[in-house]
Formats: sequence, structure tokens, C-alpha cells
Amino acid sequence: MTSSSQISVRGLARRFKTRDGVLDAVRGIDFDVAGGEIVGLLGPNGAGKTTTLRMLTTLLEPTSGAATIAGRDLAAEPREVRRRIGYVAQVGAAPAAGTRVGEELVTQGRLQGLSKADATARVTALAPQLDLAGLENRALVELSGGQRRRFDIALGLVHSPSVVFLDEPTAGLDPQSRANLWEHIRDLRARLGVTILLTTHYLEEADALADRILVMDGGRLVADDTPAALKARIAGDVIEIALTDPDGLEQAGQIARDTLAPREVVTSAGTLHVTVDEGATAVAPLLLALERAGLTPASVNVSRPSLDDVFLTLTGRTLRDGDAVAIPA
Ligand SMILES: Nc1ncnc2c1ncn2[C@@H]1O[C@H](COP(=O)(O)OP(=O)(O)OP(=O)(O)O)[C@@H](O)[C@H]1O
Repeated sequence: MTSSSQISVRGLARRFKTRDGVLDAVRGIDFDVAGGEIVGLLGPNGAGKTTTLRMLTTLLEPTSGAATIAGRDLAAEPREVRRRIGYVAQVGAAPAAGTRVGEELVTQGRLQGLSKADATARVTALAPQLDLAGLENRALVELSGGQRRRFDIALGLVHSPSVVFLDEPTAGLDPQSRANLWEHIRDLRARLGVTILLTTHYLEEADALADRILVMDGGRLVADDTPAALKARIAGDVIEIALTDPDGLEQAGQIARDTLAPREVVTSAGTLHVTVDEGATAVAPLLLALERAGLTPASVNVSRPSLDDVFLTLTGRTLRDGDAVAIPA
């Protein structure tokens, strides 16, 4: 690992034995995260993101491979690793009735070995950083979705870890609460200097929050780069076309290949994605050729490549099938 690495992963793999046979959830991955970096692990359902996080947080034993977290070896010093990390799992466990915010945070601090006075001081300092000041006496069951996620994150930070793992921190939140949580996560890095590895399904989240994105698919890392560099991998423009009759998509793809000199033609989630050098001049001849073939567009959109297009190029699929964005023609 490099001297500034807070997370260093080599050949990490996990195989599950299921009733249907063996399943390689994580197939030997390598990556590093530097101190103070926010890195997003991006991928569709089942890519292996949670399995990776569970291994790096000592909750699940790797089948093979090694990792160093905050300078400690995952296999040889799991307790030392645990003392230095915070883990915020996907959805908070259902709280016991009557459990209160402040009380629960102090209890967590004490479980992590802090004295009552230290835990209380820590919670007093932490609460305002996550907009929880004034909510200390609230019962957990009374919190809103956004407040609950901020509480979950506070719970993972009580013992001042240097590395924090967040599993889908904004899942289920409305766009406003999501943007608010992004602010808090950035702020935590700025104030506390923590290193953050988070998983997400949301491209806009990875784009807005992460310094670097690891794209995971089928248990493998298929890219490791900054959001800007990932987007720059796709030159040109993307024309997206949906048809009134989706059965014509394949024929439309062939027409695009014959009419234009496209860099790439991909069909996904009922939409044709054609990457060309110059979208503005390519779209008219393409629409004309489709019309001649009796294919009617339901929507047409020309755009600069997004991270979704990068994902499509890397894996041949969109991140969230059926979620293509198109402006009606
Ligand atoms: N304990 C287990 N036993 C058997 N299979 C498992 C187990 N845990 C995970 N898997 C399988 O491993 C694969 C990867 O799962 P994982 O939860 O890591 O994906 P993910 O990328 O986090 O997905 P999601 O975004 O839905 O959380 C999936 O096919 C999953 O069904």
C-alpha cells in the first residue's frame, strides 16, 4: 500500500455456497483509498458492493485476498481494524420503543470503550455537525427519514474512527434530504478529515460526492477513476431514441449503423443509445432514415455523455433498467 492509503485492498474475493451452487459475489478486487478521500462504490443490485463492505468491516470473512484498513491488517488484527472504523449499514435496525437519540449515541460511545463523560462530550460535539442538536430527547421512532439516516451516521462516528464505510447512505430519502445528507458527508470529511468509502446506486450521488468512483459489476471492478475522467472516456454526444413500437429497436440500431458512422450503438431498457462525434448534425438524417423504415420515435434526446452512459459502455447495461431519461420529441 502507498504510505497515505487508508484502505488498501488486494485480490479480495468472496464465494458463497448456495442451494443453487457456488456464487462468486466478489471476484478478486484491488483498490486503494487515500486519507481524506471520498470514494464511491457504484454498481447495480447484486454487484457485490455490500459484500465488499462487510468484508472490509470484519463482518464477513474473505474467501481469499487481503486488506489493510487504517494501517491495520484485516485478517491479522480485526479488533484493531474495528476500533478505527465506523460502519453505517444499509437500513438502520428497527429501534426498540422509547430509545432516545442522545441516550443511544452515548451508549454506543460507551460500548466502544469511552467513559460516560467522554461519550457525552463526544455526542455534544457531534450532534450539531449532523443537525441533530435539539433532537437528543427524541425517540428514534419519531425521527424523519433524513433525521434517522443522520442519526445512523452519528452512531458510526461516536468513537472518532478515521475510516467510515457508508452503505447506501441516502437510500429511500427524498431528493431534498438526499442533497442535505451529501452536504453533511462533505462537511464531515472537511471537519474531521475522515476517509469515506460509500456504496450507491445513484449516479448523481457518486458524481456529486465522490472524488473517485469504483464501478463494480458482477463482482469485479470495471473502472476506477474520477467522475470527470470517467465521463471524458466517452467522446462525442449520445442520441437516445425510444420508439412507439419497441419491437423495432433492433432494426433501428442497424439503421443507425448504416446511416451514421457511430462510435457505438447500444440498446438498453427499451431505448437506443447511439454515440456519435456530433449529435446535432447526426440526429436529422437518423430520424429521416427511421421514418423511411416506418419506425416512429416516441422520444428523442441528444446529450453529452453522463455517468450512466459510461456505465452502459463499460457493462452493456444501464444502472437502473427502465430508468432512461428522455425528453419527448
Ligand atoms: N450470505 C449470502 N449467501 C449467499 N449469497 C449471498 C449472500 N450475501 C450476498 N449474496 C449474493 O452475492 C451477490 C452480491 O450481493 P451484494 O449484496 O454484495 O450486492 P450489492 O452490490 O450490495 O447489491 P445491492 O445494491 O442490492 O445491495 C448477490 O448475488 C447476492 O445474492
